[in-house]
Amino acid sequence: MVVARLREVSHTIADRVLFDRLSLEVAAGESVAVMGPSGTGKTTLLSVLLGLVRPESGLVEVAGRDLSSMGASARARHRAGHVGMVFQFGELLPELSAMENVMLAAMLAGRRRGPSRDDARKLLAALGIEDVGVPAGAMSGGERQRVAIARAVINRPRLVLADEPTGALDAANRDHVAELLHALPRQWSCGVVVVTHDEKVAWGADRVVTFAGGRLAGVS
Ligand SMILES: Nc1ncnc2c1ncn2[C@@H]1O[C@H](COP(=O)(O)OP(=O)(O)OP(=O)(O)O)[C@@H](O)[C@H]1O
Repeated sequence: MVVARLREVSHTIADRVLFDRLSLEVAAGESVAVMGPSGTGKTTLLSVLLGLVRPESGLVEVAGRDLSSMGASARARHRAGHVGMVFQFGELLPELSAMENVMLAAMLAGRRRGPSRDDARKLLAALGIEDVGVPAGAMSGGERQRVAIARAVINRPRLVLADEPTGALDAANRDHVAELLHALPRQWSCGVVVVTHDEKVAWGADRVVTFAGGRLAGVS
């Protein structure tokens, strides 16, 4: 089952052709690493999949819905329910605990507090976060990224996106976080797209694609 489909997507930013009939399909159960030089459009690609950037032309389908046919609030609801996102620095709310950060994502997706709390606790424990009451701001970079992964999957998304998720970590934490991300498709039957400059992170993915002339080409 395809969970994200970009077909013939073209987009120009500030007179620069960023995407030129770019196509990509991501299936449930696979992780895809996106690589390419700085400024080629990797983060913009994630913004398109999030429904935050509307490309000039082409089809963008996420979790079975054509994003171009949806208004902003419908896209936001769809995103909250079906897409999880992991950023470079965790981007958690620092005053909130690990548990509260994860719960917030569940509440924003309209889920009930009780069952979400149980889910969040199990998920955090599985990711090695036992003390769920610690404020995110007091956690290490590696711990924050593991909480960010829990937050990204709490609503059982079809698609998880990660933008340089290991860019701020040391080698041991990088390897651990990359392993956890690449394991998500098997655990949750979702698709994962990881933007990374780090070949070691990319190698763990099922597939690597790289930007070339506004399109994505497979790397073997
Ligand atoms: N809102 C915007 N307004 C103007 N230019 C933008 C905007 N968003 C992105 N760009 C430009 O589009 C290009 C692609 O940006 P993007 O962040 O997607 O690249 P990237 O491949 O993720 O780069 P990096 O690897 O450095 O993070 C860059 O030249 C950037 O300056």
